[in-house]
Amino acid sequence: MAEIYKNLINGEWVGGDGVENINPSNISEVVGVYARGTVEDTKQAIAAAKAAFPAWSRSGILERHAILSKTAQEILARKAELGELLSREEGKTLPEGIGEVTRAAQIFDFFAGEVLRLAGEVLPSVRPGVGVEITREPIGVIGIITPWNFPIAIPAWKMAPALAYGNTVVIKPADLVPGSTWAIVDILHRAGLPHGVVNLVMGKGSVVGQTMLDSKDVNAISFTGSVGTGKRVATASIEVGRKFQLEMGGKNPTVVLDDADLKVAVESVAQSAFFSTGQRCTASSRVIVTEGIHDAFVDALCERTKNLRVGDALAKDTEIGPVVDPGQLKQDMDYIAIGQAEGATLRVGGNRVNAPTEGYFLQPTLFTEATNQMRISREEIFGPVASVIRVKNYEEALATANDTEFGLSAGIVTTSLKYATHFKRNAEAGMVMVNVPTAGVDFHVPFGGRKGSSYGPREQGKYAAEFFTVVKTAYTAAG
Ligand SMILES: NC(=O)C1=CN([C@@H]2O[C@H](COP(=O)(O)OP(=O)(O)OC[C@H]3O[C@@H](n4cnc5c(N)ncnc54)[C@H](OP(=O)(O)O)[C@@H]3O)[C@@H](O)[C@H]2O)C=CC1
Ligand SMILES: O=C(O)CCC(=O)C(=O)O
Repeated sequence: MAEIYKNLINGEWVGGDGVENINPSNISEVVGVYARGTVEDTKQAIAAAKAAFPAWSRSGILERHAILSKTAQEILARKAELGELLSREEGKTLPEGIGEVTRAAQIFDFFAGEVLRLAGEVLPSVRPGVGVEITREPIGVIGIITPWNFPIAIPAWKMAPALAYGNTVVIKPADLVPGSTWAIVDILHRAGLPHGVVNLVMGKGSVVGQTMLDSKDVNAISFTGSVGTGKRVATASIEVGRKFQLEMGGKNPTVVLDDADLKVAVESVAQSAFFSTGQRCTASSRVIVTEGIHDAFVDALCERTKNLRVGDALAKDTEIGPVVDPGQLKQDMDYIAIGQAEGATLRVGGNRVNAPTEGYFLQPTLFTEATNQMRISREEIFGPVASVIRVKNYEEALATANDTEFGLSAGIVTTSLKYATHFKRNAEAGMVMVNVPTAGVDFHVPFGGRKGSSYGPREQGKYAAEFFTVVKTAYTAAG
């Protein structure tokens, strides 16, 4: 019987039955067997986090700094091993996996620093002799629910600020990819976190996640995933009056203008649309191209797309790894069929790829002559599928880019300062990219979107304090 990676509840590794974590590049390979938490496990984890909160919230900043810093160092030192684990469980290429692990280390390092930069404000009151202090305090127990597509970076960018600001945590990673989160929780535990400060409950959203949503003792929930589950988190949280933060889908546009550098445009779109197998909420799946450059751009992008090497995530020359699982593969294939039925032209891809091992490999797929009204232009596909929409000029491009219910990231490729500046001001998105891909963000600056993509304060960088703390205003009469 294989070793079972257990749940961490109140500082103890617990759990009996496990579920196999399967490699999407080779479905006969089991990455590991991970415990599946129950309702009771989740309740115990929440109770442990609640009990640990008073002491942790008052712990010294040097203790918190040291634990987060030690965690960052170990993650970085093990980036090759953890990157391989990530690529085996999720299907990102090895450089992408190692890059994501490095990002997780940088995030812990950043928030180790933030612990030492905690500050408030002191103001005079309108009443003479009275002083006003404004401070930030931790909230309590934070429930963290994460998706499968960034198995280490997203847990890191939610856990690190939660802990830095003095909260305790119950984390539930996606059932599909528990391994990377297990690894960082193990590192945090060994770095010296007191019992109960971080609790890991792996398992199903409908069981573990739902128990977190239903609990009055979870004081805030930070969620990334689908729009449907995000709405559940919102409804349940309003019911119990808790704070919540949602990062959900995207339908991110990249505008390519006549004056664009063709090479920059092709590389930027290929990366945004297809790298990480298109499984990023920041991926660009709508490419909006003005008439003058349209044909040359499409020809060059088709060439680049055809030549992308799809294969085993760990193989040296692979550029695009497999789709994460059969459910996501079906969703991608269904949208490819929908695009064809809607009348878009399938220029590249559209089929599964045969490989030496059995995995969920899909050709990067490009539609042209799409319209912004088609379902492939309106709904998040979450795979290596993009479509090109032809427009007359910049004004039509901007209007098309903004004509979506989402608003996470938006890109433009242009050499015009005038259009770049106008786009930065007028794109209805939380993040705007000029001559760089829409996906692949920095770890030290705010992350988040507008409209249907996000709800609540931004994640990451010092802006994370907005969600993970609560503001207190104290008045003191000098006496
Ligand atoms: N914005 C983003 O970064 C992401 C967007 N998506 C979008 O969502 C689609 C579906 O992906 P999927 O993984 O199913 O997304 P989900 O929203 O279902 O999953 C995200 C997380 O929520 C959990 N969850 C599911 N149901 C509940 C519930 N009732 N209560 C609490 N937590 C719950 C999941 O658990 P479980 O382990 O059971 O899945 C997982 O941990 C994708 O095709 C894509 O379009 C997906 C991932 C990331
Ligand atoms: O593009 C990135 O770097 C981050 C994307 C992301 O967070 C997501 O897809 O959920």
